Amino acid sequence: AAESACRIALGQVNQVRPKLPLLKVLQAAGAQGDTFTLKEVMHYLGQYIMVRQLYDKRQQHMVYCGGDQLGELLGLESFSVKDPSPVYDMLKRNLTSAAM
Ligand SMILES: C[C@@H](c1ccc(Cl)cc1)n1cnc(-c2ccccc2)c1-c1c(C(=O)NCCN2CCN(C3CCCCC3)CC2)[nH]c2cc(Cl)ccc12
Repeated sequence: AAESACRIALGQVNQVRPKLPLLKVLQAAGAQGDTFTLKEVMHYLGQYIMVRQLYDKRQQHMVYCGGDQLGELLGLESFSVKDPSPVYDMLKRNLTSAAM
């Protein structure tokens, strides 16, 4: 109880630890460290898509990730940002809780 209170006080809860292949993608987008909040993971994945120009310039909700590490992680050639389910499934496979 004391420890979890301490973690909450220190903002340690809701941290996640990406597995190595995902961590490499986040680091390519400028992420530092090895534990993040889910919000930070999403931010860095968005940055990664931007800097790697994986989104379609005309249909900006379409991401073409075939041939990129992101596509390997997702197991997809492309997806729409309007349907986040493939991304959440990938995160389930590639994130562990950093609580302990
Ligand atoms: C709602 C949110 C979202 C967030 C998560 C999910 Cl699973 C789907 C959707 N979202 C809406 N469009 C995007 C997006 C679209 C194209 C290129 C980059 C990002 C995002 C994504 C963000 C993000 O952090 N988004 C901040 C605001 N974005 C607006 C779009 N902006 C760009 C759109 C293309 C043209 C340049 C601006 C960048 C900032 N993180 C993501 C990570 C992934 Cl794996 C996929 C998509 C996104």
